[in-house]
Amino acid sequence: MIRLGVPSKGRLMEQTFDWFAARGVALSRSGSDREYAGRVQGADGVSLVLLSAGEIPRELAAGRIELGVTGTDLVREKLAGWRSDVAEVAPMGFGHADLILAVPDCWRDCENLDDFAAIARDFRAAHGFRLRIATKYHRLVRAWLAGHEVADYQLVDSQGATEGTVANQTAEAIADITSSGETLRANHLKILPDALILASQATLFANRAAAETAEVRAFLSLLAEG
Ligand SMILES: Nc1ncnc2c1ncn2[C@@H]1O[C@H](COP(=O)(O)OP(=O)(O)OP(=O)(O)O)[C@@H](O)[C@H]1O
Ligand SMILES: O=P(O)(O)OC[C@H]1O[C@H](OP(=O)(O)OP(=O)(O)O)[C@H](O)[C@@H]1O
Repeated sequence: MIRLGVPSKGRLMEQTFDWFAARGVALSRSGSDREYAGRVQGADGVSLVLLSAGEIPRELAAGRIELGVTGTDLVREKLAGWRSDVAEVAPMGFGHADLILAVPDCWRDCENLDDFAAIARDFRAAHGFRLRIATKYHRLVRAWLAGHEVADYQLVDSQGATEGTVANQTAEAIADITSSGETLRANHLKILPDALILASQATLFANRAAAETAEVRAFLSLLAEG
């Protein structure tokens, strides 16, 4: 049996259902809206597992699901060695979101990453602590800033409403995903144009070992023909 992990709610779930339907496989939630059980029609030997998008990377890596749909951002953030754990089967063309670095609108002298690095360098001397960046993407942000030689900062964990941390004075800058940009604008933040950390989209992933099995290959060919 192939276990296919799909986000359990919202637009990501609906667009995933549409993507499979366009390839001849009907996924649906069974029971009530609150029951996390599902059905698969149009393919044999596949069961639907409804999961939080954030848990799908871990379940794929552990081999508890053979296939899973989630954002590339979540796979890269949650799995240190994601390339050895999972295979990227197909980008799905929705769930586009950019992981970016943003600072207050009113920082007129901060227009790019070089300005940001200079501000971060001076910040500690002026304030007695390192400039704080609020994010839930710790691994991706650390790696990207290290690669761009920005070192004078600290990460502050924020698991939601990250754009509010600057007004709340728990951070000076944020690193979060954005799609329409509305949340940033509403919170008086601006993107540093040369600080795109990752362009993410919803993607079909396979557990690395399972990707090579006849069962999974047959299902993926069925989708490709669909
Ligand atoms: N505003 C957005 N526009 C497009 N994609 C988004 C947006 N917000 C989040 N995403 C993408 O959707 C995926 C799921 O995001 P997130 O972790 O917020 O899901 P969630 O459903 O809130 O998770 P959970 O079930 O754990 O609460 C991520 O890959 C993310 O990049
Ligand atoms: O650019 P926009 O279109 O405004 O979208 C960006 C927002 O969407 C996500 O939040 P989500 O709704 O997933 O809630 P969260 O705060 O719990 O992450 C993200 O964290 C931003 O806050």
